[in-house]
Amino acid sequence: MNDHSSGALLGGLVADAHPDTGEPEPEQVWQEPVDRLLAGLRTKAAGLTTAEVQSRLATYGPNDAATVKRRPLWLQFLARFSNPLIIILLIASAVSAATGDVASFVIIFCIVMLSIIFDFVQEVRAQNAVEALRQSVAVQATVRRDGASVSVPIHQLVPGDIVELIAGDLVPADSRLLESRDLYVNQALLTGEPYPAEKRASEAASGAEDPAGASNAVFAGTSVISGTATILICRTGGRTALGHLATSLAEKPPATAFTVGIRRFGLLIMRLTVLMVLFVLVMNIAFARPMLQSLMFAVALAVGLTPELLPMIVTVTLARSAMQMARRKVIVKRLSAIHDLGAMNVLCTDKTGTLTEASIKLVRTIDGHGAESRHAYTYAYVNSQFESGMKSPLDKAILAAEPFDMTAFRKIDEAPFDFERRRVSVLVEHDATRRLIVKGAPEDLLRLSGHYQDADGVEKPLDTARRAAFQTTLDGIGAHGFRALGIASRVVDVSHQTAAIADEADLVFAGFAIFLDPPKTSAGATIKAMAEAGITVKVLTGDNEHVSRHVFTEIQVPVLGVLTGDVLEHMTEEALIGQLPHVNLFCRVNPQQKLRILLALKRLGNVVGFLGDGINDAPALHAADVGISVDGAADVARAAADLILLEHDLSVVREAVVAGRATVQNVSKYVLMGASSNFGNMFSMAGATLILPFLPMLPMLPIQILLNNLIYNVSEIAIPFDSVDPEATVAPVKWDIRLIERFMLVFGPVSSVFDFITFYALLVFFGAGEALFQTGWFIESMTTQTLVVFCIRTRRQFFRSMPCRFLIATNLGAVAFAIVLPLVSWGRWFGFVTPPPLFFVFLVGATLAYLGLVEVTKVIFYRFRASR
Ligand SMILES: Nc1ncnc2c1ncn2[C@@H]1O[C@H](COP(=O)(O)OP(=O)(O)OP(=O)(O)O)[C@@H](O)[C@H]1O
Ligand SMILES: [Mg+2]
Repeated sequence: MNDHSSGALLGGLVADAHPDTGEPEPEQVWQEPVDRLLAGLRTKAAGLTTAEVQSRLATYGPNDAATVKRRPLWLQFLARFSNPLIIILLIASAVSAATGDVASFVIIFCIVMLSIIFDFVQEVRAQNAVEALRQSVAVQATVRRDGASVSVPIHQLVPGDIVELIAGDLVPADSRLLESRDLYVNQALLTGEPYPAEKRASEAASGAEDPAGASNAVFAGTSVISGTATILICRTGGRTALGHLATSLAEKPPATAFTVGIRRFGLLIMRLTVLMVLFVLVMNIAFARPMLQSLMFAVALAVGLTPELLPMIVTVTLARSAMQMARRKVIVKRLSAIHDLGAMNVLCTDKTGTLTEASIKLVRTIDGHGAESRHAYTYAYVNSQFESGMKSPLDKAILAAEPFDMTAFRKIDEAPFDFERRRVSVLVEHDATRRLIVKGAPEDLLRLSGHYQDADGVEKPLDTARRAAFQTTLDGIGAHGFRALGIASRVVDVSHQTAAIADEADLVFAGFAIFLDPPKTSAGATIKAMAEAGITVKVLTGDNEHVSRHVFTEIQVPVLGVLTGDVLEHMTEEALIGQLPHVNLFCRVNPQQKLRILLALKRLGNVVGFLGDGINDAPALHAADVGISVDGAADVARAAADLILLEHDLSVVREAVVAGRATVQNVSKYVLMGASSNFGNMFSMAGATLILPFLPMLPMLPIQILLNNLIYNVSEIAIPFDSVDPEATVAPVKWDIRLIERFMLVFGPVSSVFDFITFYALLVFFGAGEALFQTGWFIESMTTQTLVVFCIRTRRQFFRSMPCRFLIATNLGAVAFAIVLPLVSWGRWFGFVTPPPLFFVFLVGATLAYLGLVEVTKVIFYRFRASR
């Protein structure tokens, strides 16, 4: 048999059997002829079938450059056993089982498993819930599958998919252009270049060395500024050019102050624990206690002292908060953004849709003198209709105003809109003449015009007097609260094929299109409410000063200071930073300037939020501490944001801020609890160890310590659900490690004092032997450790702030359990004995005294802090 011919015959089948050979090399994306690329990826213009997509997804994985793949659940579960404390504990208990004490092995094993499972389940559930929310706002792409155009989340795209792009879309993966029309993309993420780059479908690109230079290909992480395209997806996920960047730059969002604070706190406690445990171990050995028992004791102690629940509490609290926000129409994409939201003290926002209703209407089209102009309307309509960019609300308003027959007009080319020029030109042919029609920021069009057309279409020179008159007309429009676009045109030679930006000169001014964008009456009240909540609102708009000022007047917010893009352009960084506190309105700012203002605000030490929905807002959204966008926004804006509002309104942001602050406060409660009780316990253990030579026993058995820890943890799972005092959310909440350290140094010893009193009482009054001593301390430490949450959770007197019922239940439950266990028969398994009745009288007295002392200390502590 001839191997050669059968191989050729079976070529297709063989290729199918090895689906992973299809993805082209990076340079092939732009160098290979289209037919070869299509063949190599075994796809066609009609796209892939669902079955092909499934098998490719399995081969190439999801199209997700940045996110780290989540490990399978069972691995995540096993990872929890890598904790050295757990390992030592399990080994130590196994050794003790080997020496005959099987009961304690079983009990320790159960306790360890219980707390691991419990922690694991909580965290996985929280993560899943948050992931579902994120998916609900995932960016979608229009892709050809099974011969039809469907919308799928971009992480489900595979090499070989055929995708359609329009302005405002993100380029989902490294792709070759199959068709394109007036396509301009922003490649800033790859090249740092803020200006749009033109791309065109063509056969092999001439000599392009790198992705950014390839004019016939588009790359993940870039976005479409204007035009449309059909693309062939070639390389996805981590194998895109961006994917390489992302892995080297570690796309992970920078740690927030809060995350850093939590980590530092965890480390602090860990260090103290290690010291403590070593000390106890050495002491025990020095006093010639049995090795194994001493080791078990030390390890159990370490487990008890570690705030091992911290990560789970943080995740669960944030996830719960994200679910709550989702019910109030705010989707959280990045969980840690909730901290930033709680700490945010400056919010930058755009104007349209936030301060105005965003239901823009075209009111009139007039010439420079203010007379109704049919010409101007015709030009505006033709321009809006032919413009291939993302139709702005202004375009929509023009097209919705009055139907217009366009059959006589033919589009030749376009110089697309961008936010630096603020205008768009289309080159059209009509009655055998070619004309460039320009529409954009009116003051710029006036500047670019040398002639004007009156309402009858007669052309006249635009002299200085006329220019001034037209400017007065424009100012009048703005002062009455109307927005305006300028319209101008220029006749070009019939051989003229392309519309270039350089052609936008020596224009004939046709007039103004006047729009009404009614202010949102509620916006003023919300801005005031924000100010009362410690958040300064600043407006950053691409619109002009007249219009913006009018909106401020209408919503009754004072303009404190104005800065325009032109002025800003010539300002030094220092001058800008000096001005910032006095300015709350920035006009005619382009995307780069929005970003610059935002970074300057951050440099001043502010935690800055940015709310915006346009392509022009994306850079600032990305750089903000909290990027906020809305559901209908451009894909680039939604992708750059941390939060997505399902309802475009400032008041929604305000509610989310309060929720964010409450969340941070609840995490703080857990940390403060840990700071006081963990530190207190360390103190007590150290003390107990010091008096150990006189004690014929361990202060608590290892099993008892573990049990104590487990019950205590269970009592704390309700903290994420707790209510927060209203006064705790009136101002931005910042993470304050100094407060925590002080808290620890004050409240730790307070709790130890009562431990020592208990030791004394047990030894002297009750003449306790080993079992009674351990039982007594177990009960006392459980009771004080849990109940103190009611003092620590509020800065008010504890009875003036109502905890959530769940928290009351878990804490009282924990206390009841600790008291009942020694009374029932299976308490013996843990080495407990029934204490004498008088002990409970002592317990009640000591607990009340302890809580009272904590309350008094708390009042003094916060008063002292406030007075500084
Ligand atoms: N479709 C369009 N055609 C021509 N010019 C336009 C178009 N859209 C916007 N412009 C010009 O660009 C300027 C800036 O755009 P826009 O007002 O959308 O910026 P922005 O910063 O998003 O404003 P806002 O804060 O109101 O959202 C406009 O004021 C207008 O002069
Ligand atoms: Mg906008």
